[in-house]
Amino acid sequence: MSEKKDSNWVKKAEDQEISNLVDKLKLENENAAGRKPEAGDGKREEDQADSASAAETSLLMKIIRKGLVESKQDLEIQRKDPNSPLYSVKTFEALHLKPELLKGVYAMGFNAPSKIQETALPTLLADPPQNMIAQSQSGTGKTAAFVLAMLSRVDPKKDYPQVLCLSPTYELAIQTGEVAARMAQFCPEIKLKYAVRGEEVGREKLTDHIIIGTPGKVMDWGIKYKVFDLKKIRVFVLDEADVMIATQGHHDQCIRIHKQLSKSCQMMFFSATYDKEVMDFAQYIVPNPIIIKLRREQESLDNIKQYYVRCKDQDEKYKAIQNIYGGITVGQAIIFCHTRKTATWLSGKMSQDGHSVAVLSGELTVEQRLLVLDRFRDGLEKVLITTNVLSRGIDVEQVTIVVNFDLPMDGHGRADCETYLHRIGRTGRFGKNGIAINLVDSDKSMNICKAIEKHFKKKIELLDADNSDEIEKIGTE
Ligand SMILES: Nc1ncnc2c1ncn2[C@@H]1O[C@H](COP(=O)(O)OP(=O)(O)OP(=O)(O)O)[C@@H](O)[C@H]1O
Repeated sequence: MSEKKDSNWVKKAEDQEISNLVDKLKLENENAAGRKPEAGDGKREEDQADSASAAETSLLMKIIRKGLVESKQDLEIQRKDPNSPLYSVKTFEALHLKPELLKGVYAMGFNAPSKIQETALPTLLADPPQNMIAQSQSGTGKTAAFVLAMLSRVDPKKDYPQVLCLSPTYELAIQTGEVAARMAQFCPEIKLKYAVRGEEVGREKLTDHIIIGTPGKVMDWGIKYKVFDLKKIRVFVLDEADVMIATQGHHDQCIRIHKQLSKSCQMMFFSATYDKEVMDFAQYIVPNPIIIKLRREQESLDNIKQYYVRCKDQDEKYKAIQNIYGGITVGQAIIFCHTRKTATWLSGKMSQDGHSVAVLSGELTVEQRLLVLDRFRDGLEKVLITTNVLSRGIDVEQVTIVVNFDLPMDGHGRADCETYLHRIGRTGRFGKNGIAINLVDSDKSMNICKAIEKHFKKKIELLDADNSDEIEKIGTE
């Protein structure tokens, strides 16, 4: 996995992409200029709406240069493989989206819908609206699926909140809002409001169409201050639905909000994981849902190679990280620790060794957390050391390695398989290759590793971190 090889390849894909797009835009502009739409000629009207101005062209070019479409060729190959979660046969056009939204989707560099988008969207957009509980692996495009559905359901002529999306963390709410803003870049009339810590409201009723927030703040605004009417919400999205249902605090707040919704409100629950009780409960509170569910062995992704390294103690774990860094080119890495104390210790050691490291843990303020994340996204730090706060949903596509410095455990010291899957899913985004490395330093952590392996029915290979040949091999596989 050499950075150089990657960047050459990206460059080639980029050049091809730019030239294809330019050809397409030229053709569209010529077509649009050469004829007037005739009444009733819906297709031509659509062509016109789709044709891009010079400013739009430059915007699209910028997006492409930023590398958002860098792995298209690879993705196209994967899409032809019916076993890939990205397999898709339909087009975004086939979803009959509003032309402005379709334009937004293409401007984001999305060529074709992923499997979850292709399967979920026709149902989510259909009339009468249907409820859905959906599961799809990490990084397969769930956010884009529900955001497209949210945007499609907004009626901008009505100036009150109609769509509500709940996320478990501040960072995730902001990330979802940013996806919505980019997708709706050609729909300036749609207004979005974040209901997260730091955002305040007055006494006036909100006039925004979409609210994306964390449960506590949404409860304050919707139930305590009544600045919007939960009864008027037409679409309710629960992102990371399993953790929202299973975690005590979130559960109570989500249920209180959910209870206020009208009977006709469309409900969309999304996550990469649902254990049985959570799925049962979800089905209990969502009336007549369409359910998209994965089999256990489908839950973990083949494009993320999983390894474990046997270590004696914390110092040996650190040595393993050093050896991995010495042996392969790491794009960006996320390292998960059980406690803030370990995270701080590890960050000190890595900084001393010259790595650019950031720590993100619950003790930071939300603004500080967002800043750390933004810097990491911009590549200013190559390593992000964190606790479970960041295990879910965060999308940084250049992360090539996830290290579990400590394996995830539940409150009883047992393997936390759901958290494991979400953590390793921070790499291998949308079909890219990723590596997950588990550092095992006791019989207890070995048992956790084995339990995870058994749960997902997917091999976690032993890696000898002292053997440079072995390490080099994982980087090229
Ligand atoms: N149709 C598409 N074509 C190309 N890229 C896409 C498409 N849909 C989504 N993506 C990209 O794939 C990446 C992962 O998508 P997203 O964050 O929606 O995954 P997710 O399933 O919500 O993951 P998680 O379970 O970790 O929350 C994002 O960078 C997104 O921009």
